[in-house]
Amino acid sequence: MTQRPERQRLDAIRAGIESAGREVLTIYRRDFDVETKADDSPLTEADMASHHALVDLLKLQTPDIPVLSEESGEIPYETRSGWARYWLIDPLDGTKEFIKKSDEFTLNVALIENGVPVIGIVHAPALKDGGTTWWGQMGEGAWKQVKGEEPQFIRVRTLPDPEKEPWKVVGSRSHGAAEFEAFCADLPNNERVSMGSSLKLCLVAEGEADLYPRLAPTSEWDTAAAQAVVAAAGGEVLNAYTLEPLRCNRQDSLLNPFFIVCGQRDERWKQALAKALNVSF
Ligand SMILES: Nc1ncnc2c1ncn2[C@@H]1O[C@H](COP(=O)(O)O)[C@@H](OP(=O)(O)O)[C@H]1O
Ligand SMILES: [Mg+2]
Repeated sequence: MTQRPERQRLDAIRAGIESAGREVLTIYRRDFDVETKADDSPLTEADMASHHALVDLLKLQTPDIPVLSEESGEIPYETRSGWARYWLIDPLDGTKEFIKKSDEFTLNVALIENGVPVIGIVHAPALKDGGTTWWGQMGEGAWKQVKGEEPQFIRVRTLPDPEKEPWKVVGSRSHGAAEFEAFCADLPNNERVSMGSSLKLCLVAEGEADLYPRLAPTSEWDTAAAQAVVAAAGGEVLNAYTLEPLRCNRQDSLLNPFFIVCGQRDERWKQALAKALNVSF
């Protein structure tokens, strides 16, 4: 089996992702065409530029590790199921935010081992003049770096006493709003924040949010990189029906189940989730 890439190589991969982010930003700051994909979702030239840059980067740095990208076209489960280790990428997550120019879009690269995201890098090129990057590795920890500053070690926060401080719950700007509101209505005192893309998971990883319930569809590439960051920061990304951690590459479909991202499990949000989904734990 191939080796997990070492520290220096991971640093080079992170630098390469940030360089792909600069390409994306150049397109973001000028006019670009928007196409509609077969599944009705938008596609811009930035999605494809990032896809090519990231695939070339990973092929160069780790030629033996296969790469699966949102934009690479289907790779049959028959082939994928033989991969003990592979890169999973979403070249541009939050394409709708990119088109709306909200700055809340990300480049996402995850290393998956036997279905588990063990390394994740999430780069948001338009945030904070020059971009922000989050990364994490299982057993090592998680970091956030604003361009030009030192990396900061990040951890999830402990759920506060809602009598004293509201829970912070983060939701999508573009998907699943009604389900999100219904879930929040059943929680104790809480404050809601909207955010595009995988940045929602990064907010939980750095302790800026307590929960991210995703009661709407996503695919494995949308979540894998940020799931590795959340896990390395001490949190969890759980199947909303079973409370098992999300896993990748287990079947033909690459759709995720509905999920919840949390710093820690708590009976109070479990009750709200059970009611929202009409399940029992
Ligand atoms: N019906 C659907 N099926 C699968 N994924 C969906 C979907 N609707 C939205 N998504 C996913 O949700 C992501 C955006 O989430 P959010 O609204 O939280 O920013 C999209 O990422 P892309 O922008 O990479 O296409 C897309 O993959
Ligand atoms: Mg996506």
